[in-house]
Amino acid sequence: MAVLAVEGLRKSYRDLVAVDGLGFAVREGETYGLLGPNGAGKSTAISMIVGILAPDAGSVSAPPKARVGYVPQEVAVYPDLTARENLRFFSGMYGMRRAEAKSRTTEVLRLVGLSDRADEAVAKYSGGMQRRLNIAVGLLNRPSLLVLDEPTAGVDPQSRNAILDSVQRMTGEGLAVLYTTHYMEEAQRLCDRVGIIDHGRLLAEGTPAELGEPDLEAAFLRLTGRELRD
Ligand SMILES: Nc1ncnc2c1ncn2[C@@H]1O[C@H](COP(=O)(O)OP(=O)(O)OP(=O)(O)O)[C@@H](O)[C@H]1O
Repeated sequence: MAVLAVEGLRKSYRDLVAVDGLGFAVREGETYGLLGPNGAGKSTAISMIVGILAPDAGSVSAPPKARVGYVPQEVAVYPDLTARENLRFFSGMYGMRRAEAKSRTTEVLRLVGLSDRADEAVAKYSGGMQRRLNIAVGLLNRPSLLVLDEPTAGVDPQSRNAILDSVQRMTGEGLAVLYTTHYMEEAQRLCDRVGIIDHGRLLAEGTPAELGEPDLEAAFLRLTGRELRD
C-alpha cells in the first residue's frame, strides 16, 4: 500500500520551473531514494511533500502531519541541552505522556546509536552525531513516513554507517522512507527503488538493479548527462 503518493507536482519560482509534473509513490516498508544533481528540484519537492511549501499544481497524498517525520538538512536541536533533554522537549511538543516520552526517548536513542552519549550537551557532538539526533527527533512520534533530506552529506563514516543501519532497521518494521542523497553507492545499498530527477522531472524509476547499467552512477550520467557529485 502507498504511504505517500505524489502526482503531477509543479512549482515555479518566477519563471524558473523547479518541479515540473513530478509523480511517484512510496510503499509501506519501502526506502525510496530521490536522486538528482544540484538544483534538480529535490528540496523543493520535499518541501511540498511535507507541507511547508504550497504546490502550484498537483497533489500529495501523505499521512497526517503528526505521522510524518521530516528531517531537514539543517540541524534543528538545542546545543545547550543534552540529547536526552532535547528529545524530552520535543516529546512534550508532541503531547506525549511522561512515561511514554521517557521510554520512546530511550528507544530512538538506541535506534540512532547514541545511547552511550545521551547525557552529553549536544554542543560537544560531532556534526554526524547531531544529524543522528535530528533523525531521532524525526522518529519520536512513531511516524509512518520518514523524510530525510541528504542525511549523510558531509558526515563522518561512523555516523554515516549508523544512519544507514538505523534506516534499514526501521523499514524492517514497516516505516516508509523517502530520502535524497548524492551518494550512489549508498542509494544502491539502501534503496528498494530510486527515482532519478533533473529539471524537476522524473527521468527514470526502478530498483537500483533495474536502472544500474553497469551501476547507478553510470545510469545517472547516461540519463542526466551529469555527474551526481558536486
Ligand atoms: N526560494 C527560491 N527562490 C528562487 N529559486 C529557487 C528557490 N529555491 C530553489 N530555487 C531554484 O529552484 C531549482 C531547484 O532547487 P532545489 O533546491 O529544489 O534543488 P535540489 O535538487 O534540492 O538541489 P540541491 O541538491 O542543491 O539541494 C534551482 O534552480 C534553485 O536555484
